[in-house]
Amino acid sequence: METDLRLESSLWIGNKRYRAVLTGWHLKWTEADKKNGDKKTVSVPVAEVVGVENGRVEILPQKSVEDTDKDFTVFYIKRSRSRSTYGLLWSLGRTQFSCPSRVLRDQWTNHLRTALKTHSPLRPHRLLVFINPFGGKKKGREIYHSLVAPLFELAGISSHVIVTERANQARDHLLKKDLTGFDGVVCVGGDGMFSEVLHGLIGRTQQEAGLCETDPAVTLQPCPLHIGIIPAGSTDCVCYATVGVIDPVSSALHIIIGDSQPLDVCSVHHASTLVRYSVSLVGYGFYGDVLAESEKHRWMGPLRYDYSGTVVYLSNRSYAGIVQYLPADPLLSSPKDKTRCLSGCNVCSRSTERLFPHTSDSGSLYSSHFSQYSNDSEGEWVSVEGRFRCVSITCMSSSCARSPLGLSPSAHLADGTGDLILVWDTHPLSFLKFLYRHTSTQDQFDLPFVEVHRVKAVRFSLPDGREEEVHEGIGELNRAIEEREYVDTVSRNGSQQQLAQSVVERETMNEHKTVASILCGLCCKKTPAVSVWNCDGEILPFTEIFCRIHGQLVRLYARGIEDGAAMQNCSQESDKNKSRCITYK
Ligand SMILES: Nc1ncnc2c1ncn2[C@@H]1O[C@H](COP(=O)(O)OP(=O)(O)OP(=O)(O)O)[C@@H](O)[C@H]1O
Repeated sequence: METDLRLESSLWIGNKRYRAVLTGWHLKWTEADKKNGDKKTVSVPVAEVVGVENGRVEILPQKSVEDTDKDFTVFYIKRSRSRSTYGLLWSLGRTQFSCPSRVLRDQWTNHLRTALKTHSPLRPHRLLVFINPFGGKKKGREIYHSLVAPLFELAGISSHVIVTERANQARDHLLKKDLTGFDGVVCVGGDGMFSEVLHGLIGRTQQEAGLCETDPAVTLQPCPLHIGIIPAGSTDCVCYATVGVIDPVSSALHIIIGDSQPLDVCSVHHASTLVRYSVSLVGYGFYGDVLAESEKHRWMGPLRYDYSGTVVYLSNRSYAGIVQYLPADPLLSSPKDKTRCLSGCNVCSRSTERLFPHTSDSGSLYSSHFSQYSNDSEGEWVSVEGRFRCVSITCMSSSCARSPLGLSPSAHLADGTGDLILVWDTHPLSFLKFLYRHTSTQDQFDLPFVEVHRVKAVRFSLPDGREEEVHEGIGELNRAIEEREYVDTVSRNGSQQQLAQSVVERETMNEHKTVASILCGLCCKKTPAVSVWNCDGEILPFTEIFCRIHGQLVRLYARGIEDGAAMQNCSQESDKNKSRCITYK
C-alpha cells in the first residue's frame, strides 16, 4: 500500500530531465520530456535502496567521489538472471541525480535517508564477521575485503572482523564473548563455517535462557541475532538453498537491507546427549558411506565426492534399521505436493503464526514473545523396519548447483517440519535411477522403493543383535582410524563443550568401531553391518539417534529463493495472501 506522497520534483540524470517522486515505499523517476506513450518509469522500493550519498559517487571496483553541491547518488538493488542458478543474482545499481539547487539536493537526501530508517527496521548497524581464511579456494579474506566491506561501508554498517586461526574459534567466541551491540553474525566461508556459527549462537541463546539444550524434550529458544552467509567455501549448500545463488555480492546485499529468513533446525541426540544441530542433511547409508569414504581421499579436493560416490554405489550396500517417526500435520503441507518454498512462502508464513501465535510483527518476534513459543502437540509415532539403501532427514530442499531441486524439492525452510526419505533396498539399477533423478526434474519420490514423510521427529535404531556384528574383527582398523585422527574430525566443529562429556567418552569407543566397520567394508570389500550418519558433512559418532525439528530456531539475512517466473505467476493473482509456492514441472 502506498503512503502519502513525500517528495516530488524535477531532477536530471545526465542531460535528461525526469519527474522524480518519493513516496513512503518507492522512489520512482520518469522521463519528463517524452510523449506519454514513450515514458518509462524506473521504480525502486525504498527497502531496496542500499545507500544515498552526496555528490557523484562510485563504489565498485573502487570508491571515487566527485563532491558537487547539486548532485546526489542513489545505490539500490538490481536483479538479473544467471543461467547456472535457479535464483536471481543481485548487484549494485547506481543512479546519479542532479538538482537545480543545493537546498533541493539536501531535501532529497534527507528524505531518502529518513525513508530508509522508517521502512527497513531490520537493517543491521553493527555486525560480527568471522572469516575462514582456509575455506574453499582460500579466498575468504579477499572476497570480504574487495566485494563485501565496501558495500557495508556504503550502507553505514560497522563490522568487527575476526579472521579465524583455528577450527571452532567462531563457535567458541559466540559461546563465551560479549555480543552486546551486534545485530548479527556473518560467516565468510562454507557450510562448515556456517555450522560453527549456528552451534555457537544456538548454544549461547540457550545458556542465557537457562535451558538445557542436551535434553531433546526441551523447547529451544530462537536466537535473537541474525546470521549472514558470505559464500566462500567449497560447499555452500545453505547459501544456495536460502538465497538461490552462490554469490558474495548478492548475499552482502541481503544482509545490508536486513532481509530475514527464518530457518528450521534439527537437533540430533544420542541417549541424553546433544550430538549436533543440522539444517540440511542427516543421512544414513549411502550418504554416510560416501562421506566416510571421501574422508580417506581429502587430497583429491571436491573431486573426492564423485569418486567416493562411485565407489560406494558400486559396493551396492543396504543396511538394516528401525525407523520411527512422528508425522507432521498432513493438512498443512506434503512433501509430494509438488510445490516449492520460495521467497514469501505462504506455508512458512502460516507456520510463523502457528509457532509464535501472538506475534504480528516479525521484527519483534524474538524480543518479546519467547513465552508464546508453543510446541506442537505430540501425535502418533509410526514405526518401520527393514533394509534401507539410505535414510535421510532434511529440514530444507537441500538444493544445490548439482541438484537444483534438491533432496526434497517441496521441503520448506521454516514450517517446523523435516522430510524423512526412506529408500528401501532395491536393485542397483533402480537405485541409480533414484540418484540420477536428483539431477533432473523427474520426481525421485515416484519410485516404488522410495517413501517420503513430513515429520516433526525421527528415531533410528538397529535391530537386536546388530551391535554385536558391528564389533567383530575390527581391532586393526580401529588403530588405522585413530592414526587418521578420526576423533578430531568428528569433534572438529561439532557439538558444544558441555555436550561431549562422560556419556560420550564411554560410548565413543563403541561407536568408533561402527565407523571402523564402514571403512573396513570399503577397504576389504566386506559388507559392513552398519553405516554411519552424515550430518551436514560431518560423521556422527553414534548410530542410534533421535532427531527433533525446531521450527524457526534461527534467522538468516536472506529471503528464500526469488524466482522470476514465480513472481510473474503470483503477480497475476488478485488474492493478497496468495501462495508464493508454485508448482514445478
Ligand atoms: N583458521 C582455521 N583453520 C582451520 N580450520 C578452520 C579455520 N577456520 C574455520 N575452520 C574450519 O574449517 C572447516 C571448513 O570450513 P568451510 O566450511 O568454511 O570451508 P569448506 O571449504 O566449505 O570446507 P569443507 O568443504 O571441508 O566443509 C569448518 O568446519 C571450520 O570449523
